[in-house]
Amino acid sequence: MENAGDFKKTLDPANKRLVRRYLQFVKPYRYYLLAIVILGLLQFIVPLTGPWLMKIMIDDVLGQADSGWSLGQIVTIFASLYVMSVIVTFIRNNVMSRLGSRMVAGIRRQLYEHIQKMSQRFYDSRQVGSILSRVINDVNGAQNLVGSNVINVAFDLIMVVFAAFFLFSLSWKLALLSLWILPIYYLSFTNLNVRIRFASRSVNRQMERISGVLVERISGMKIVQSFNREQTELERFDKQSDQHVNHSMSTQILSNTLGRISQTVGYSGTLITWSVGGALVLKGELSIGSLIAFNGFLGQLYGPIQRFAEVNVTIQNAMTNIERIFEVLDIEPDVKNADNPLPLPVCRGDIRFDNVSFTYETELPVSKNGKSFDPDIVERQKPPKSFYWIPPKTKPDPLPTTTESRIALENISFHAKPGQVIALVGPSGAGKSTLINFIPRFYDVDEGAVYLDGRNIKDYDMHDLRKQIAVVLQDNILFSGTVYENIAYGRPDAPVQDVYEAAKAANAHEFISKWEKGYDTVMGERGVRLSGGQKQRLAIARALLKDPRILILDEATSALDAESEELVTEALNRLMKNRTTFVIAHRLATVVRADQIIAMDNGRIAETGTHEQLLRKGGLYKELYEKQLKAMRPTEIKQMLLS
Ligand SMILES: Nc1ncnc2c1ncn2[C@@H]1O[C@H](COP(=O)(O)OP(=O)(O)OP(=O)(O)O)[C@@H](O)[C@H]1O
Repeated sequence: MENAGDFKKTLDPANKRLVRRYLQFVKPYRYYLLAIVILGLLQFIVPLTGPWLMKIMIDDVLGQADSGWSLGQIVTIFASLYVMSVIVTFIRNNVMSRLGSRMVAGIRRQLYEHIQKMSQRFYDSRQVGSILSRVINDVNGAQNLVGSNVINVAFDLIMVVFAAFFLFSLSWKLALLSLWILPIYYLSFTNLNVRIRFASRSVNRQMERISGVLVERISGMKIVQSFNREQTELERFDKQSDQHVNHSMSTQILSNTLGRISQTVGYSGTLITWSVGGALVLKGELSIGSLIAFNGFLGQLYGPIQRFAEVNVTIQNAMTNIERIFEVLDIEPDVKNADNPLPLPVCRGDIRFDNVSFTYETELPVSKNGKSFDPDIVERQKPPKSFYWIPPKTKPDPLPTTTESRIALENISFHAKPGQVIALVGPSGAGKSTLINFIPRFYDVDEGAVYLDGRNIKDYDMHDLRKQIAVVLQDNILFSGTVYENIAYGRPDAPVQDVYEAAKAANAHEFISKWEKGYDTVMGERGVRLSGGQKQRLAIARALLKDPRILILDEATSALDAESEELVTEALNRLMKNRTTFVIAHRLATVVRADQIIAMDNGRIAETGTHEQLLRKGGLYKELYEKQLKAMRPTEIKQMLLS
């Protein structure tokens, strides 16, 4: 996730700007915020009036000066204020929770929407867990910025101003004496804060690595178990967790240091107040009530400062989370609609590749200073060793990466006419799967162009284009949900009869009907409870229901037994009828009957033609054909010739 490329695209994440962008998420809920502010102001009444009431009680009521106040009146005012405070706090906390939850849901939605727009390039260089970490962990962290403690910081600041005003109005000399140590706190804050932010970035980056490995290993648990690698995996996890603990401890120690500095500053202020203020009382220059009120306001000045020091780590963490959310939101999808995309209600399915070349570019993390690199671990990011008089603006330090390029296709040109079957053959790694990726625009070509019905494929509205295409892959992903929902995934509002017809044509209806719950049978994650052949046929039914003009098939045969293969083949043949079909062909029967065979080798087209033409040529295709023929059983050859 932490590619230099991503960071390059990051807008200036200086704090002010970050907060401003963050406020855009809060904007739809501004009335909640207004309610929080109004209720917060009401909450102020108790701490602001408390010390004054205390002064009246001590100097006037208990000191028996004749001021007209009775003990009963003072206690009643106190009681009313307390009741109001409890009710207001209850309502305010609820509004604040609602604001936080709503906003987080909004950010998460925006992030998910953005990730859905990304091309395969984005997914190539990222682990699923690492993407999840942004959508789950970072969004959760960002919620803390509207959490009660943090919103209260703003109110605390107002409180500090009021408290300072009252302190100076009670005794400006004492106020100056008690507050002169505040700059020490300020400078500790500016210098420790930047370090907390850096450490916090490392915490989140390490969590992303943990999440990446964890999701990968949990999905591949069968492999972990079958190779007895549980202990090794646990050790890797421990190593990652230990590093996470180290980074977290750094933030905690720094934050704790700031907290204790603010505590010491607060204690010093109180000590000065009692010693100097006490002397003033003894000299008769200050009343006891004023000293107590002064001390009360001093508490209300240092209290927020201390609270801020404690909550600061949460703020810094949340800011880092927000930085990381914007890093993803700022990545422009590289495959997107043209400015004025052409609608494509129907197409003929005429596809032409013109001199297409493509290179995979993968960004890989590397070590700094050529040190040996451990991909599981994020090294601590340290700020420059400087002294800061004002809080510095910092950007996340990009982790070093290197770009690995691999040329996958070079100068590919061919023409597929509407309704033709194009078989792609060639050795492993020749570029067959890469080639078909450009038709639904999973990637865009680097050089050359792909034309559909005579227009560059990039000119069409992507949504319309993808409506015309169905993809059936070897390892078809079915989502959790019912069998019916899976077949109707591309057309959820299709008439029930159409769904059944698609299943029948895909040779799936029979086995579905045998199940107790039929089409309402719920499938597990990735359809794990289905056999390879059943999954394949459901995927074919899903494609058939879509009724696409263009079909992309990666034939699966290896995992199927003879009976399933026959059923799948039959279903595929029905699916291919009257559509332009690109098939990565593994079965000779498909290849032999294809209208055009493209034999690929090492990213280039070695030869094209029909079966007979290519056999006559005696090149790569003939070699592949003979190799496959030799590997076939006589019964298979017979079946192929008959089909
Ligand atoms: N996402 C990717 N990132 C980087 N390189 C890739 C990626 N996908 C494929 N490649 C590389 O591109 C080349 C072509 O791969 P491709 O999957 O298109 O081959 P193929 O002919 O479909 O192979 P097979 O028949 O084994 O599936 C290979 O060298 C492969 O390593």
